[in-house]
Formats: sequence, structure tokens, C-alpha cells
Amino acid sequence: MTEQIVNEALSKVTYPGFTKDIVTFGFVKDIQISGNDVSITIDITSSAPEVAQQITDEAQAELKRAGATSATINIKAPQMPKESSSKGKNIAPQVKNFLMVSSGKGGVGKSTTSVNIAISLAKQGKKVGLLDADIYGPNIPRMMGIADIKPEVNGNKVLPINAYGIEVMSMGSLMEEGQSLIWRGAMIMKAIEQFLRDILWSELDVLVIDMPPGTGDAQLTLAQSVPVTAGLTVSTPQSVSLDDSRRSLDMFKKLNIPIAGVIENMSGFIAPDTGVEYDIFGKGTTQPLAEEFDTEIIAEIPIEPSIRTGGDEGKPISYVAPTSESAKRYAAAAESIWATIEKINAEGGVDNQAVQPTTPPGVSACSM
Ligand SMILES: Nc1ncnc2c1ncn2[C@@H]1O[C@H](COP(=O)(O)OP(=O)(O)OP(=O)(O)O)[C@@H](O)[C@H]1O
Repeated sequence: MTEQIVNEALSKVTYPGFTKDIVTFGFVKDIQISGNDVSITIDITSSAPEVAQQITDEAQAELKRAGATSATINIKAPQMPKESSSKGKNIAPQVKNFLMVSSGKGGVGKSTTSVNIAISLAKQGKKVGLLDADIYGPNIPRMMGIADIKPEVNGNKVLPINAYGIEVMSMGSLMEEGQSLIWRGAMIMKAIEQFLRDILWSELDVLVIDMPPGTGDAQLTLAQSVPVTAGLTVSTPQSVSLDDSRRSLDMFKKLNIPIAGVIENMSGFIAPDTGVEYDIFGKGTTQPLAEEFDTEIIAEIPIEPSIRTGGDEGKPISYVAPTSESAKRYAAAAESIWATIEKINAEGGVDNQAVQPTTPPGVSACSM
């Protein structure tokens, strides 16, 4: 065996969910050869045990096929956080991490992103919940194919609905179809609190929260009720959207929420017949904004007809077409988000003490 033979063998092992192999990704860190016995260290970004197992099995098979008598594979993976290291007020303590998905304005694909990121995280081995806190236009039930399902009520608690391997709750599942509510500030705050306190979420690794568009009472209430581990901004490349996105990123900063990145949605168009990617609104225009807030674009999601039909029909692309280009980009973004969450926890977690209301009980903030 030589290093070249080993590298050639390992370049046949693709990283689960991707088309690239582990050598091209640069995950192979150390190769030890003694005669025909090989020992390899592979450094991966996912903490999901099935990812490590699949790589180990395939690497061993390829090395043996290339002539190795024995192949030892040492996988180095980030540790799943056992408990969140976050501090401060938490009215849903069984949830270890909270990911706030936000956008400056409506219609940019925030719900679509929340659904596909939640599914991707679940496929990577995390226990995931998806809370549709977009009380003005709750469309997660339709996107998750559960529009006709009513949740089970247990005393004054409600059980989340299971779909595509994740726990889901939405105002849309609690209201009659076509019903609308006019939300006052106090009602929004109460609704957000109840979503966290009165929904029987399991012990979740992460709760993905699809926020209403903009930066208002719902965002502040969420940040005050639970320590939000990270925030994700969804943006489109048009400049108007960018101004709105700046507000969304600035809100994270003001609420002391670490930023997990920006997803540039409707970034180019992939022609379904040729697979060629076209630039429409100016792909990559979000980059300077990301840099301004010391973060990065963790995915450029193209306009793809199957993303829209998947949403309309309740068949999310990340679940029904996992090998599509968009599903792979959502998966890579989910890995990046999880790496950020682990880093935040390793560095001591977040603390929402600083954003708690400062007015004494019974005194309105307006009178201060
Ligand atoms: N990349 C994409 N390609 C094709 N269609 C998309 C894409 N992203 C979103 N859409 C479609 O655009 C519409 C708006 O998306 P979505 O509901 O996710 O936006 P939103 O930001 O959550 O909106 P709102 O703030 O109104 O809730 C939906 O019909 C969705 O299927």
C-alpha cells in the first residue's frame, strides 16, 4: 500500500448527502501505512453517528478493495452538546438550542427555508422541532403536509404534530381554516409564550422557529423567553430586500443573538431541462451585508420550481428530492448552522439576562 493508493481508494467515498468525496473535502487528516495495514484519521463536520458509520464502512470497503489487509478508520466528529450551556430565562428548558429564522420582509422564503433546514438537521441525526411563530401568515402546516391534521390536546397542553421526522406546531394548526386574528402586541407576546410553555415539545436538540417577517414584538418576546442560541437571516439578492435584511441582522445584534449566517434565497435559477444556473437578481449581492455583520452566506438557494411545488403540496424538497442541488445546499447550510451552535455552546452559550424587561412590575415602559 502507498499513500497514493490510499488516497485514490478514499476518493471513491462520497460524503453522505453530497456528490463530493472525503478527499476533495479535505477531511482525510492522517494516513499511517505499515505494510498492507492502513490506519486513517478522518475529521468530519457532522456529529450524526450514521454519517460516521457510513464513512467508516465505505472507507474500509474501498481500502480492502485496493489491497489493504486491515483498515482502521478513526473518525473525529464534533460532540453533540449534552446540555445547552446557555443561561438566563428559559420557559422551555427541555429544548437545548433555539434557532430564530428571520427576514426583514415577507415573501422572501423564510418559511420554505425553516422547513428545509429543520428537515436537513433531522436527517443529520438531530432531534428537531419546528415552531411556526409566523402568526400573521402561518403556512408551515401546508408546507409540511399537515394542513388537515388537528393537534391532540392534553389538559391545557398541546402535543406537537409529527411530520417528516420532526415535531411541528403552528397557529395554523390551532385555528379553523380561513380564520384570521387581528394581533395586538400583548396577544403576540402571549401567543409566543404559549407556543414555548404549553406545547409538549420533547427533549429537542434544536427548535427551529419561523418568525413573523420584520423586527417587532414577537422577536423581542422570544428573545426574552428563551436563550436564543443563534439567528438565521433569509434574504433575496434584490437591494430592497437587502435593506430589510440589514434590519434583521441588526436586530440579532441588539438582542445579543449570535448570527449563524445568511441564506440567499431565489439566488439564480437552475433550468430544469439543462441544469444550467442563471443569474437573475444579481447572485451574491448579499455578500457585503454578511461581511458587515461578521457572518457569511451559508447557502445560495436557486429559484427552483420544485421548491415551490414542494411547498404547495406539502412535500419539502429536502425530504422528497434529497439529491437535488437545492436539497444539498440546504443540507450544507444545516451542517454549518449546527457547527455554529456547537461552537457557541463550547464557548459558554448565550445569556438573555441583558434583554429582560427592565420596568418594575406594574409600571408601563411608556411611563419610564
Ligand atoms: N427558492 C425558491 N424557488 C422557488 N420558489 C420558492 C423559493 N423559495 C420560496 N419559494 C416560494 O415563494 C413563496 C413564498 O415563500 P415563503 O412562504 O417561504 O416565504 P416567507 O418569507 O415565509 O413569506 P411570509 O413572510 O409571507 O410568510 C412560496 O410559494 C414558496 O414556495
